[in-house]
Amino acid sequence: MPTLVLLRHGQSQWNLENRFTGWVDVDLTAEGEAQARRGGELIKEQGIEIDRAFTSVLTRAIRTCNLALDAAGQTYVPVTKDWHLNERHYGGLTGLDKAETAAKHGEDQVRVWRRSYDVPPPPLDAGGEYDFKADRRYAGAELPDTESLKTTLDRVLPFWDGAITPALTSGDTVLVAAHGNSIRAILKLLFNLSEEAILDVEVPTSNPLVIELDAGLKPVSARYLDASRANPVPVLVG
Ligand SMILES: O=C(O)[C@@H](CO)OP(=O)(O)O
Repeated sequence: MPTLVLLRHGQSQWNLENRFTGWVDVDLTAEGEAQARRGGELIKEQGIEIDRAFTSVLTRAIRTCNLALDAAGQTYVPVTKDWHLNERHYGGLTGLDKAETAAKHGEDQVRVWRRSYDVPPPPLDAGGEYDFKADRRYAGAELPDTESLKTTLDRVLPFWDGAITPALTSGDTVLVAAHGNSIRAILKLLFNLSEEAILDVEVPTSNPLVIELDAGLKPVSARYLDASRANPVPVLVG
């Protein structure tokens, strides 16, 4: 049975500082590293054998992937890194303090920017500190200057279809170590969630979400391995 393990990266420095992060390449905190190792230990305790891993090109997800595989005793697993699994691009909010932004624009507006399906934050100013166009990891890519969850899903989808689906279809157990919103995009797709339902889906840091799939890649079960930090798992619609 194809199995997908979704793993959000451990706590990052800007998770801790409560700043809009998106594509900024902040590292894990010591707590985030410990969370990543714990995620791997849980994978090991459950006897889950990963065949292929996929992660973004952002340090916090790559290191979470590596730390988790190490702790699971599966350092040798092949890992593919691709920017299509990056966090949602936070546009002009990138780097701002979330609480200060809520005080300035109101809690409701910030919730719309953070959790609505198709309302993107204001675009990033070109040429500023957080313009990633000159970053060689994105060479040749058509880069967004902001993303909603919908446009995040639009760019995750070709990678999902082109790289992850074939691995799952061949029966592999696949680890995807990614980000809160790239994982929410995958959950919306897999569980056929409505735009309203996805609003309330929060993915805890480094808590492996194990999803067993049928041959058509429809979820048949889903559970977080750390039950003490588990959020409600999505329920398949239709
Ligand atoms: O800042 C970010 O990039 C994301 C993930 O940490 O935050 P949120 O989606 O919770 O606003």
